[in-house]
Amino acid sequence: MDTRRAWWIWGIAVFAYLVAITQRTSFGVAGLAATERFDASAAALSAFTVVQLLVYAGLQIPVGVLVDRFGSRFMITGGAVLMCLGQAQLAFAASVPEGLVGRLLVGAGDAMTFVSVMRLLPTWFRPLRIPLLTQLTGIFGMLGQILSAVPFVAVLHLKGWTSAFLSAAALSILAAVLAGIVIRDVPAGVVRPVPPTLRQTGQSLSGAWQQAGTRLGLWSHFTVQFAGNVFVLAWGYPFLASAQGLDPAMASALMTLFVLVALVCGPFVGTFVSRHPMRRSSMVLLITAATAAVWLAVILYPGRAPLWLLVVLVMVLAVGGPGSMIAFDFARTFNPVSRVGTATGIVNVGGFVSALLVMFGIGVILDALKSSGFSGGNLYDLQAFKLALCLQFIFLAGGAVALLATRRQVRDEMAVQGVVVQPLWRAVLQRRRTARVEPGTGPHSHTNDAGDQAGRG
Ligand SMILES: NCCCC[C@H](N)C(=O)NCC(=O)O
Repeated sequence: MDTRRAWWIWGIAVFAYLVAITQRTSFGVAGLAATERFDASAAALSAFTVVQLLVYAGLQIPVGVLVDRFGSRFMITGGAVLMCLGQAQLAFAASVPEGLVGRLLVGAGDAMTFVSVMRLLPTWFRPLRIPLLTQLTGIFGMLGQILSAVPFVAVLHLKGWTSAFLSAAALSILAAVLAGIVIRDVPAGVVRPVPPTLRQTGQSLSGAWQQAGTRLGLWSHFTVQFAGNVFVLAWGYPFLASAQGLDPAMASALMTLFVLVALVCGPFVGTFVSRHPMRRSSMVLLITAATAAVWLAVILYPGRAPLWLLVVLVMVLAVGGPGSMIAFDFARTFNPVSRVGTATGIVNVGGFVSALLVMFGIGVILDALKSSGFSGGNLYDLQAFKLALCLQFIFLAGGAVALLATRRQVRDEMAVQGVVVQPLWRAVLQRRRTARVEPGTGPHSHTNDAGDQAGRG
């Protein structure tokens, strides 16, 4: 474990994930060119994103099951091949249906990548390292967005549609070749487990689902990931530039700030999870509460919000990205290694389903408010936008309630195993009392660490 080979394998797997994110985000930055090429309406264009995300979310559980059966090498290589075919199809597509087939293939290949990368971690690294590596995987993956925003857009403008999408396809060939050559599912000398039968696969799926820790991961991902996704992938820019009236350069700067904050926060969240594994769900709830509070402040602010408040909004939303990676830590630590892929797939459905529903719901509400006359003919009217964004509170509150209920189940199961979980406030009080009674031994004393450990989940 933690050998030089492990680092190479992780490096190439992360490269394949980065390339997957480049492919995922490449269509979004080619919106104007796509409108011209396909002579498509806004609705037809949004179908490309919806198809891709639906395929991605729908394949998470099958992919989780398949990665436990066939291993990460096969899945990451296969995913890269599918994305290459999808981008090549899009490069030559001349109509919306032809283009949709390309995006469908990209969504399928993308779906195979992240879960398979996560599946490698418990095999190749020591448990204490994994929370930080999970965060770093997310961070390096995000850089794929920069590849589509800068070099891909440059090729698109200089050489045109076909060359740009063929270049993207070529990147996936590179990822497939490297993954095939470098990635190994198990260390040398370790015998690969016999592939499970169909019946055993079914048992593993139901076992992963019945494990309350997996569902705690699912609800954590559902609750904490969508607000950032909705902001970055759909409504953030129009909200800032149109409804809040920011200069387009300032709106773009805030979107860049989002990426920077997510990059900087990842290692802190990873280190927190390594040091306080018993306080992961409290961290998720804290980020959820902060998200709700900052949106409430922006929405209740009379008229347009001041710039400082929008900066705070963007920073809080950005923390949701690293926060959502905590969910995969639940999948890993509450399941045996043989079904970590399946459990990770289940968890990963959460955030993408909530993001899709909220993105779509906000669009429907904005349309309805416009056609009812509420927006005064302006789709991005400030009051209408504020009303539509309130949909997020339903998902934040519903997710938090489900998360608390699942955490209760996890803690009850742990109590049966003799681990009594203390609420956070009681652990903090106990730590303070101990610090007062034994000055100098306080925050670092064993008693306090034990008190902290008593709150797993
Ligand atoms: N540093 C932010 C990364 C967020 C990643 C996100 N939580 C996630 O679920 N990713 C899955 C994927 O396929 O990208």
